Parts: sequence; structure tokens; C-alpha cells
Amino acid sequence: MLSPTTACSSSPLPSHRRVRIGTRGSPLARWQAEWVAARLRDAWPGLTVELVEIKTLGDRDRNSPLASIGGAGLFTKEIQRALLDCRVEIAVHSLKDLPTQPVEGLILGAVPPREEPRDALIAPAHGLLEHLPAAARVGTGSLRRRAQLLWMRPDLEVVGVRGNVETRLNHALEGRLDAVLLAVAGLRRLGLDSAITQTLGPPDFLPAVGQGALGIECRGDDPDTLALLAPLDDPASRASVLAERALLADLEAGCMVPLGAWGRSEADGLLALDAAVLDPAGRQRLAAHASGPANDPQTLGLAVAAELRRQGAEALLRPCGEEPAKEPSSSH
Ligand SMILES: NCc1[nH]cc(CCC(=O)O)c1CC(=O)O
Repeated sequence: MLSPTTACSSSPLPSHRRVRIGTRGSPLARWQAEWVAARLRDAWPGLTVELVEIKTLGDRDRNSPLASIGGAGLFTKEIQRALLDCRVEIAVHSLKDLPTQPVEGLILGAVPPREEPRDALIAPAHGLLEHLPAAARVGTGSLRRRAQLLWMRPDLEVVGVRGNVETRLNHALEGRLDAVLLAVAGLRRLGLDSAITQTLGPPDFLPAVGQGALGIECRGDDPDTLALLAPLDDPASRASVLAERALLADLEAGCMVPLGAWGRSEADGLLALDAAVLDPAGRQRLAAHASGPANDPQTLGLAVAAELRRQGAEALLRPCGEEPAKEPSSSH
């Protein structure tokens, strides 16, 4: 497990400082880290920002289905290790990939304004989900996307795909699959959003917890770096994702579940949260909604989790370490 090592030394003068950002090497991860670097340079003229590329387990194992290689922390743990080991001062993650389990010594220094949280269908020949022919082959590696797809279209054949955004997109663009599902946010950031043929979102299709948001971590004992990150934080985005993460933490206890969530600030200043839990085959779906004060996202997340449990969510939540149920329609 990750645990803090010794204290790191840092140079305190913001305007003369040098900070290193730890990132994965995928095009999307690099884009996100560069975006954070640019925001930091804007906010702190004179600051030197460097990217340090770190390989994660999820990058090394390209073939196993995500659900089978142990999920939590796959894309984040090595970067957190680098942060704790003083090899970088800042870690930039897709918040969606960051486990809810806190890591001792690390804090979420900033949540920048969230990008579009919804999912995208890329179906070059058919366009819309309802226009896909029966038994059309749709690619996704995500249990959540798979379950929600099958909930809406039980006749589809969902195919597990992995790899970076462009690799997965190409399965559809090059006709090996009828469609793939990807996050709108990642496609936009990479300038690939013109391939989107339909946006799938609430109320039928809920995003992953944290989807579209970045999570920027630093060490808890590094107030200088925390001060550098302060101008990048968007309190409304932070409150939304904290509500979603409180819900996830309560429901999953560390394992991947077909859970969709949609937290957002409403015009009345309240924080609203919708969530749905499905069985992996998309035959059953439980949904809940609540709203509450924006300064207490934790309570809101737990209230929605409690409502889902009241409806019987427990039966749909897979114990840790268990493989998702094999479906006759699944293939690789
Ligand atoms: N697990 C992969 C991942 N992590 C973050 C994104 C991009 C969207 C985001 O920032 O949430 C993606 C790709 C995808 O789901 O299409």
C-alpha cells in the first residue's frame, strides 16, 4: 500500500519556483497535464513547470479487461507513489480514475472547472443508438456503459475494448465495430469530438463518478504547492464530484460497480445528485435523486447511497475480487 516516506524539500518563493507534474504518458493524460501546466503558468508568471511521465499498471497491461486486473488505482497509484517519493510536486489524474479511498499524505489540491460529463456514441454508419440494427456490435470496456447500453438496447452485442481513446475510437471509425462509447470530455480534449454521433446523458444514461473532471493532487504537508493550485480550483465542480465520490465510496468499498452518477449545482444554489445502479446485464436498474446544501456534498452523496440501498442496491453490488457475471453476449 502507499504510505508517506520522508518530508520533501521545496523552494518556497512562488515566482521562482519549479514544480514537476506527474502524468501518465497517454495522449489524453499528457493533454490534461499540459493544460494544468498552462493554467499554472498563467496564474504564476515566472513559475517553471515540467511534466514527468510515469508508467502505470494500466499502461503496462494493455490487454486484460479492466474489471479483471483489479480496478482501483490502476492508472493512479504509481503517480501517487512519485508524489509521496518527492519525484513530483503535483499529480494530475482523470478524477474518474482516482480511487475514493484516501491516500495518507496526499490531498486533492484542486478540481478545475469540469468538462462535459456525458458519454458519446460513435456510430459512423447508423448515428443514433435507436438506429443501430439488432445485434449490432458496440465496444466498451466499462461495466457501467455496458449495463446502461443493455438496459436501453438488450439486443446489442457489447464487446470489451481497451486502449487509449484514439485506439478505441478507431474500432468504430475503421468499421471493426458498429459503434463505441467514450467520454465526451476526452474526445473534446483531444479534438476528436467531431466523430460523436450522439450524446448519451441523463436521465437515461448517467456518467461515471467524476467523469469530465480532473483531480489535482499534492502532498498534504506541502502548503506552497497547495497555494499554487488554489487559483485552479472550481468550488462548484469540486462540490459536484465530492458528492458523487461520497456516493461511490459508500456503495463500492473499492470495487467497480455499474454505477452512474450526475452531481451538479443548480440555479437555486443547491447541489443535486442523481444516481443509478444496474446489474451487469442491464436487466435491473435502481435510481435515486436528492439535493442539498452545496457546502455539504458528503451528506448528499450518502443520502443518495442510502436511498439506493433502501431500494435493494446491495444485491447488485459485487463483492470485491469477484469477476463480473459472464454474459452469453460478451465477446473479446
Ligand atoms: N478510464 C479512461 C478515461 N479516463 C478519463 C477519460 C476521459 C474522460 C474524463 O475525463 O472523465 C477516459 C476515457 C473515456 O472514458 O472515454
